[in-house]
Amino acid sequence: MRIVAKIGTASITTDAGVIDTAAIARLADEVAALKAGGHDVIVVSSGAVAAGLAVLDMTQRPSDIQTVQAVSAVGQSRLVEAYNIEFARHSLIGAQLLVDSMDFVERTQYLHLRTTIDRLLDLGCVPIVNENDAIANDELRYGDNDRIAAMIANSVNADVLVLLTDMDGVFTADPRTDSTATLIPFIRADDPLLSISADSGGSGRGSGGMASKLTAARMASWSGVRCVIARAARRGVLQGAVSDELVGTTFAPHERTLSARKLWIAFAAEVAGVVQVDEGARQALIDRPNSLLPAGVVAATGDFAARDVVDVVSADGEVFARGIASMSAAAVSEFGGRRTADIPEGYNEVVHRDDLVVLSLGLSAARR
Ligand SMILES: Nc1ncnc2c1ncn2[C@@H]1O[C@H](COP(=O)(O)OP(=O)(O)O)[C@@H](O)[C@H]1O
Ligand SMILES: N[C@@H](CCC(=O)OP(=O)(O)O)C(=O)O
Repeated sequence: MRIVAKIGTASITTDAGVIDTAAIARLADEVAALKAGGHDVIVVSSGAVAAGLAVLDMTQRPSDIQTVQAVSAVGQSRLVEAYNIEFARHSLIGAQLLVDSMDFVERTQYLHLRTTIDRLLDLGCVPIVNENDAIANDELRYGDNDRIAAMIANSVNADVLVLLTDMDGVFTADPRTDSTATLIPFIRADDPLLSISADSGGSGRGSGGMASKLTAARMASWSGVRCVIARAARRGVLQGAVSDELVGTTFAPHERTLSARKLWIAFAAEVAGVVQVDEGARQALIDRPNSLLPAGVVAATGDFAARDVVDVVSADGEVFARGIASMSAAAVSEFGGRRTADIPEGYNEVVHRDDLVVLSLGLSAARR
């Protein structure tokens, strides 16, 4: 089997915010056991920023993004070094891969990423993936590794995605603030998730909270990948997840799947604006794969640029699709409602059909 195991900052650092080598050692032991059983394992690890803060004697995460990016560069190499030391005890070879969100959208990069991971697995290595925090464009960053892990699971056709955190799984509400919260052992592919209270706050060290894990689990589901959210410190957690034991919260895979590109669009971290369309356009997009043309557009809101992700809403305000805009909000406002013949070249489509996901699949329920 192919397993993608993501470990969050909260589980890989001590309360003092320093890299917890014991946690990495435990994970390495689990990875080694799976490798010995003939499985492929890809680790997605957070912790670069936390590791950098400790080295630089910073007690708090800086508020400006440039410093955070610089700190991540200090921490990333040390993080991977810690993995290499623990993997070496098992004669395993770690391999660092730094990715950003566009790597899942630009086809050439996407194929390179997939091929390199495949080749590393062929060579018997353990890929250790993190977001390329030091370089990633602030506007385009995922900012959380939960989504990145889900995209990796999609791209390598993983059998299971395990999101390792500091809780036993998904509870009905955050157990830190609600003592009556109970663990949810199993979530079906089409459960709406609406009854779960999960926000982006959490341990204070991680960045995504449970909300981003629920999104990642939904992304895995739409990739045909089973997802397990479980406690990193639980003994045998990866083996349990592989054997389909209930070691935390298990999300069933969906029968229908989306391509990596459409998955990224549907669950994009940032939605920059809204394009409202008339009923004829809504019907055309729902009926079959069509591009959204200016003729059907009623209004554009939000200051989005070409290549930003936008929600597409019907006349009554329902979000029914999401896509990458081919032109800016200003251009959509200028050309919206006009027929193709009256529009200058290059402005014929507001969203190309390859860049459009119709959300009547129930995806909207999984929004952040
Ligand atoms: N419904 C919920 N069930 C479990 N944990 C939740 C829930 N809602 C919020 N949380 C919080 O999410 C935190 C885990 O997210 P985070 O701190 O980002 O960890 P990680 O570093 O593992 O990504 C938990 O510590 C918990 O406080
Ligand atoms: N890429 C960042 C971590 C971002 C992130 O997703 O954190 P977390 O929510 O703890 O998994 C880092 O290495 O510090």
